[in-house]
Amino acid sequence: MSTETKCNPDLVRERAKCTFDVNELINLFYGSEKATKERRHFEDAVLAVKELKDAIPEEYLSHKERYENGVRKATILRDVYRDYKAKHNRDPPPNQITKAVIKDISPFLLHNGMFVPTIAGQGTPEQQAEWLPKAESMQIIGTYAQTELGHGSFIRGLETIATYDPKTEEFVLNNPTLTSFKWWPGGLGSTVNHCVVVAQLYINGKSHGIHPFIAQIRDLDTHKPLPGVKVGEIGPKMGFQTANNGFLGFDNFRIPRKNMLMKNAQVLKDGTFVKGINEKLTYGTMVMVRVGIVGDCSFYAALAATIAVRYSAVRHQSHIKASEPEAQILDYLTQQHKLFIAVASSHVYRNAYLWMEKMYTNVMKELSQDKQDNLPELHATACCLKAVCSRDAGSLVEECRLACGGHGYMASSNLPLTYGVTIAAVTYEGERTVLLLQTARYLMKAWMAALKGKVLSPSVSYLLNSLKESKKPWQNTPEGIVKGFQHVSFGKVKAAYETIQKYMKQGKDYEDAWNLASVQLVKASEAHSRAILCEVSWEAVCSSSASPNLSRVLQQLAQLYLTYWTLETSGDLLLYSNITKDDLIILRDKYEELLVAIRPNAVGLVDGFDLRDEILNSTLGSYDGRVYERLMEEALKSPLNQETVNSSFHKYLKPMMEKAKL
Ligand SMILES: CCCCC/C=C\C/C=C\C/C=C\CC/C=C/C(=O)SCCNC(=O)CCNC(=O)[C@H](O)C(C)(C)COP(=O)(O)OP(=O)(O)OC[C@H]1O[C@@H](n2cnc3c(N)ncnc32)[C@H](O)[C@@H]1OP(=O)(O)O
Ligand SMILES: Cc1cc2nc3c(=O)[nH]c(=O)nc-3n(C[C@H](O)[C@H](O)[C@H](O)COP(=O)(O)OP(=O)(O)OC[C@H]3O[C@@H](n4cnc5c(N)ncnc54)[C@H](O)[C@@H]3O)c2cc1C
Repeated sequence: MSTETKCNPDLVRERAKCTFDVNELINLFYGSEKATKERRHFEDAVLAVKELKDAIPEEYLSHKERYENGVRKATILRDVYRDYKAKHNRDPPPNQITKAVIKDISPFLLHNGMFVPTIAGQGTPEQQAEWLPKAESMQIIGTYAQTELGHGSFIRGLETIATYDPKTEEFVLNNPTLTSFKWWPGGLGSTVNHCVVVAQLYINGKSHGIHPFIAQIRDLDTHKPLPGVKVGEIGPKMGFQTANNGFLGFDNFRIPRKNMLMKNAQVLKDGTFVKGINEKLTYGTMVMVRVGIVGDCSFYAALAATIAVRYSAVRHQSHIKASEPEAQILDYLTQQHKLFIAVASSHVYRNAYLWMEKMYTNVMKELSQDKQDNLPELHATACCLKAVCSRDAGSLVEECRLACGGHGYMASSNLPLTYGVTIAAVTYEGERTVLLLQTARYLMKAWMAALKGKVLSPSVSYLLNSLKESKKPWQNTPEGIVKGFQHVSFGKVKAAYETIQKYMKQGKDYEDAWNLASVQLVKASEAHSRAILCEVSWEAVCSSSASPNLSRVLQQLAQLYLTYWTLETSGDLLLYSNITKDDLIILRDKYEELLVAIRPNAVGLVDGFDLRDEILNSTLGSYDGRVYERLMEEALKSPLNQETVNSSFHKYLKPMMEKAKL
């Protein structure tokens, strides 16, 4: 981090006011002092590479140049990772330094994030031995090609076909229709030479559902598409410009039998199909990434909050009192209302991610012992937390952008790009509504089990407690609020279930009744997610090892999250819990007191995310607060400012003006 010598005086004052040790917060957030040290050390190593610095902002490059620059930097970055591993004999620590280098999305994201994990998770030991060393060392580059033009959500409806030919012991890949073309996979456009292709398996004319296959699609020397492969890039998007998303179609393209990833289901030489223990294990990579996305949401909320809070400390506009100088905009309670929830939410998502990661690791361990009991709970929880956190994080980033006024609209604030990237997660890896409906299936089953008095999995056991406790009076404490959210979820689950029953009694079949109740089902899943987020984050804060000074502030943040959502969803609480109007008025006052209490620590709290200027990549959010200087410096980099008179003056403006004189 920069020193304080050249710092904006407002930020210096803000930092002097902080009531806790920022380094303690950093170490707590990232796990330990050692983890902080290692992460910073690695970031230093990356930032020391001169070739990774951009000469001009990426926004001035063409689509093609931007991609090429992204690939260039991704390969250099990959060398830094490799060298670190060789020197330290372990992977670099978790970090977000790619954001300082690639800025948008790396063309290797899908290689590292899904191609390699799918081989590791879906391949037999022999398949792992064949492909993992090559993929991990980047001798081959891959992606995860599942979504098609016609189908993304409903993957059983995918149309890419893999037909087994027992004579040659090969699969023949075909994309028989336009809608069957793969569409979206990152890196597919012009980067990768391999992919995991998810296709419908046919043996002797019989369908056996979707399975993952490894296909080499480009020549390793020339990078030309292999015969029978049609591949290209899908064009500009709202964000993800350097992710290199692509399309792909096969025409009688043959791959050997061993290229079907066979950890779960298998196809024997003679064409015998051997079912796996659970066909949904084929969806395993998606579950892993959904868990990771909850962690990403914490990062994006932290990034936007850091930019907007620092900017709001530096920016002065209007007066609170006519007799006093113009106020820092951070002193307006409305500004605090916009920003502090982003700071609090980042902590909530972080704790939820760590909790989910534990659940994921446990279930993977159990699956390795052929125990599947907890897989449905993992799937249901990953679906709803990914859905709710990504949408909330997108809204928080946008609120931070709006809170920066006009300057938040500048690309150089990095908030527009951050919004584009954050909001993409609402759709990718499972569209929000679709995932919430998956959780709703689980909730309906849990509800039926609760009615029968059965023991429920930990994440839904509150349904049983709520059945017993629904008459207890409301308590205006954090624990009471957590219970309140559980009552809301309980009430919505029950109402959705009863709505389905009502339609069925009217003669509808279950599927139609489900569709008619689906708005309620989605809301039940959202309420379930909120209950989990509140419970997990409050428990994490209560059990944290923080010093009293830090603990006080972390509790304020967690309470802010609880009261914010109580007030946002007060209608639900009035419907489904025993909260009263008077309780809500007390909580409204409490919320405002929390904003005021957090205010002196606002800059300290965002410093506690420890995001370097290079990662923030923002004129508004840098550590030293030189906002106006940076805005001007960045504006001067515009190619339009590299010449006094642009040629369009002579070509168009002058002729127009002269014509106007005639
Ligand atoms: C921890 C470290 C993390 C590191 C990673 C971190 C960061 C990310 C890194 C990289 C990635 C970043 C960006 C990625 C870019 C984007 C990539 C993509 O988008 S890839 C494509 C993703 N596509 C989807 O997500 C498709 C969504 N659709 C589905 O998943 C399925 O179609 C759906 C909706 C689940 C339905 O499947 P279907 O087979 O039709 O099932 P049913 O609805 O009939 O349900 C049947 C039962 O199966 C259960 N089920 C479904 N899925 C699972 C699962 N994954 N696991 C376990 N069980 C599952 C379901 O609950 C039903 O059970 P019941 O019958 O109710 O008992
Ligand atoms: C930035 C980005 C990167 C991506 N990267 C990859 C990648 O690397 N590899 C890959 O394979 N894919 C990738 N995808 C594709 C992504 O996984 C799909 O877009 C996503 O799963 C949603 O599917 P869809 O586009 O078919 O949406 P649709 O399912 O068509 O959704 C459209 C609407 O229909 C509704 N809907 C659909 N089904 C139902 C239902 N059963 N009940 C109620 N409503 C429903 C949805 O709620 C939504 O409102 C990427 C997408 C994006 C945006």
